[in-house]
Amino acid sequence: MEIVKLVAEIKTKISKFKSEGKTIGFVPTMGALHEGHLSLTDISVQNNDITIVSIFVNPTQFNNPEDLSTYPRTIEEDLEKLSAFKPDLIFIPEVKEIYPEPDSRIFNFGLLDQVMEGKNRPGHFNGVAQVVSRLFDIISPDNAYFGQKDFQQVAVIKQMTKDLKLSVNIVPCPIIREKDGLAMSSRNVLLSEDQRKNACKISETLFKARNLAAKLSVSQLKEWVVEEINKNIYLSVEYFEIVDDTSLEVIKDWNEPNNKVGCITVQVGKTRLIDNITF
Ligand SMILES: Nc1ncnc2c1ncn2[C@@H]1O[C@H](COP(=O)(O)OP(=O)(O)OP(=O)(O)O)[C@@H](O)[C@H]1O
Ligand SMILES: CC(C)(CO)[C@@H](O)C(=O)[O-]
Ligand code: BAL
Repeated sequence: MEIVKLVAEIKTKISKFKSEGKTIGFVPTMGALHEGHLSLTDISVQNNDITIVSIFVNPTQFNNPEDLSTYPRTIEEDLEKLSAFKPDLIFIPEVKEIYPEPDSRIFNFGLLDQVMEGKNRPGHFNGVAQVVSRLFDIISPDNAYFGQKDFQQVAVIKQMTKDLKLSVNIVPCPIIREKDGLAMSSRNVLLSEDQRKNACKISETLFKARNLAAKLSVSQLKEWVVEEINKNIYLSVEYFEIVDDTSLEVIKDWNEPNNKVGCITVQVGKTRLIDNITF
């Protein structure tokens, strides 16, 4: 496992791998690694000749400066955790390596960027698309691995890949959860002990909602989820939407023939947590 900080250096290494006909798997992260990130790394290592993990806290995707300044950074522990999975290269660039000039590109993702996280974090997905397209350009991966926890992000990145006619295969990977059901997230370490204890109510409610779907209409179920979570004094629902898993159009009736996913964001003190469940 080798650490690379410079774009020019990683490009040289990648050219060599490509000339040897090796397949490249890529796992982009913002660090503060947990078992969710490690599962993506593991899947990449199993399915590619070479695995590259990037650790880069991308400033352009943070719409809230306090969120950027408090984002956890644990690089030594991250490297220790990664070493057990034997990825080949860890790419840890400085901001000026990725953005030698400011990126002024504006992507148009239509509805994909106008609902849920897109609506509540203006500019967030544009920043994600800026950094992921730059990383794809540097790394030219055959396969890139993304967690389903960030469900909307996967939809946006698939669309970006299509729009830019990139040949990378986007591989969505299952949500890894803590023992009590809470979706793993780098931001979980920002929770107080009480907030952490109560945060499992989010996934608990989503799992119950899946069972209630046969008995309640879509709008009744949405109301139930919001009320149930908001009963807990530590939790405040920002939105809960049930959407088509590809177009992200809001579902009004269970009889609609699409694959449905319920996406939620909950404010826990100052920390926003996201989760989702398929119906
Ligand atoms: N619990 C999880 N299970 C599976 N994949 C995950 C999980 N958490 C994060 N990932 C994935 O890891 C990749 C890197 O995510 P990132 O570094 O933003 O971590 P994060 O835990 O999602 O952070 P945060 O939730 O604080 O934004 C993304 O593709 C993300 O979807
Ligand atoms: C894909 C990503 C690494 C881009 O900064 C980030 O949005 C994330 O960690 O999900
Ligand atoms: N995991 C998505 C990155 C972010 O919250 O900015």
